[in-house]
Amino acid sequence: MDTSATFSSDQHKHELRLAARAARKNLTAPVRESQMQATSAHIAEWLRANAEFKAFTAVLPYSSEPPLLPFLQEMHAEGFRILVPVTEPDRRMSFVEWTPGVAMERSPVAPIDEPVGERLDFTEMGRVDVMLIPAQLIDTSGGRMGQGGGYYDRFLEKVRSLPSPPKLYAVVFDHELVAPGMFPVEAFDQRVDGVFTSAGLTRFDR
Ligand SMILES: Nc1nc2c(c(=O)[nH]1)N(C=O)[C@@H](CNc1ccc(C(=O)N[C@@H](CCC(=O)O)C(=O)O)cc1)CN2
Ligand SMILES: Nc1ncnc2c1ncn2[C@@H]1O[C@H](COP(=O)(O)OP(=O)(O)OP(=O)(O)O)[C@@H](O)[C@H]1O
Repeated sequence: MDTSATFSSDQHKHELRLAARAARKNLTAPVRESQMQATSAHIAEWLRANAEFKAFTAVLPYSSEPPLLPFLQEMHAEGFRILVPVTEPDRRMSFVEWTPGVAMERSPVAPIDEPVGERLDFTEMGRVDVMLIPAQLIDTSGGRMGQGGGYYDRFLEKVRSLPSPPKLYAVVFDHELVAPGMFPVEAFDQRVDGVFTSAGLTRFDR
């Protein structure tokens, strides 16, 4: 087996991830806030119009991730059920219901506080309207570059096997929606169905 291609792709992706992280950190606070206020309004509008289960997944932002906590609080107040990931061994994850007051515990593998509660597997995704998926970059064919752990790739593979999977929509800053070819998309990479930015929802043909 020729492993050199794999290595160079890994190396390339590592460098792209560092660059994407640096670009995120360089956004000023007003830009971060105003983009995510606009983005949040689009997601909220989509949920109010389309949610059958009134349930969705999201992430609790850490570091320079999109600041969506006010949005999550607002949706919770409107009666939406919100599930967030909890890291499990072997780069797997399950989901736990998040409420504003829930007890939190630091993940053993990531600098992320996660809610304590019943751990739900991928079958629970049959009862959510949309998974809001974190990403560093999304291309306009739905390719996704995440944090590099493969957590979402593993999970989404199973979610897609459900009889009626939820919508899979990423949430990124505006400059993180890029043309195809800007980062490598591999066989195991799960594409998303669309992406929310401050411009609204962009859906990808599949
Ligand atoms: N908010 C949020 N929660 C999430 C994700 C995410 O992208 N965002 N994940 C999406 O998959 C999963 C966890 N992702 C992880 C992210 C970072 C590391 C980690 O090891 N971080 C170290 C080292 C980073 C590095 O090696 O470059 C660190 O940040 O110090 C582990 C898991 C589930 N929960
Ligand atoms: N379905 C899968 N089963 C087993 N391993 C997988 C699967 N999907 C991805 N991987 C492995 O996970 C590693 C990381 O994948 P990738 O670089 O695409 O992560 P990512 O999507 O950016 O990360 P994340 O989903 O955690 O944000 C890869 O080396 C890949 O081999």
